[in-house]
Amino acid sequence: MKPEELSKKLAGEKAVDYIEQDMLIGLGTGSTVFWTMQKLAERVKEGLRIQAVPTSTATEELARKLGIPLLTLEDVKELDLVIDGADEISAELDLIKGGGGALLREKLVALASKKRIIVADSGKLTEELGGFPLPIEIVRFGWEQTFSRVLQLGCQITLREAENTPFITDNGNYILDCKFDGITDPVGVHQQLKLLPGVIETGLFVQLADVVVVGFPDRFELLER
Ligand SMILES: O=C[C@H](O)[C@H](O)[C@H](O)COP(=O)(O)O
Repeated sequence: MKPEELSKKLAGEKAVDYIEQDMLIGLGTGSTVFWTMQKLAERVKEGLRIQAVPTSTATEELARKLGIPLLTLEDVKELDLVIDGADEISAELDLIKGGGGALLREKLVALASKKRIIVADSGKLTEELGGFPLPIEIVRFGWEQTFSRVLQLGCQITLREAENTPFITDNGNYILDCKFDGITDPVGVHQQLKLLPGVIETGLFVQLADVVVVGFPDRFELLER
């Protein structure tokens, strides 16, 4: 296994230690949470009782395959914890998420959770957010108008594509990947974007991580807020 994958595996698996009997949990999306789910499925087979809200259809499908019991966000008032990945993590533990296009459901699940645990390889740590283009979810109707409005905030934008056609999220929307010249004020950037008609949600997760499990090829470190 490559060092980056080993790091993801270590971080992803470690986070399962936070899950206790009868918890209601959120399951994030991506290649690091993949490892969380593998380990969690082992624990479920050994007798751990949990129910999980998936943050994407991809996670839902994997959970079904692995035999992890599912429920929907509409079925619960609150989740005990969520385990999710990230594309960038600042020193303040603010995040950029949405590399896999799941940011809207991920944010809704994060906000419904009492504790938020992020799993990531050490390559995701950064001094300042913005090296990774910020994903924002927009409505398809009139998307070029929204594109132009976002452009005026001073970023370079790419409409995300998959196999040469626009990528469509689980919610039926488009994603704009917005490259800013560093994001020093994540709250300000998030608020400016949210004011624009057509923008549904941004991949900026500010103060939404309680613990970050950082994986290295041979160890993990815990960062806490
Ligand atoms: O939309 C996708 C999510 O925000 C992922 O959690 C994020 O992209 C990190 O994924 P990975 O663990 O594959 O790097």
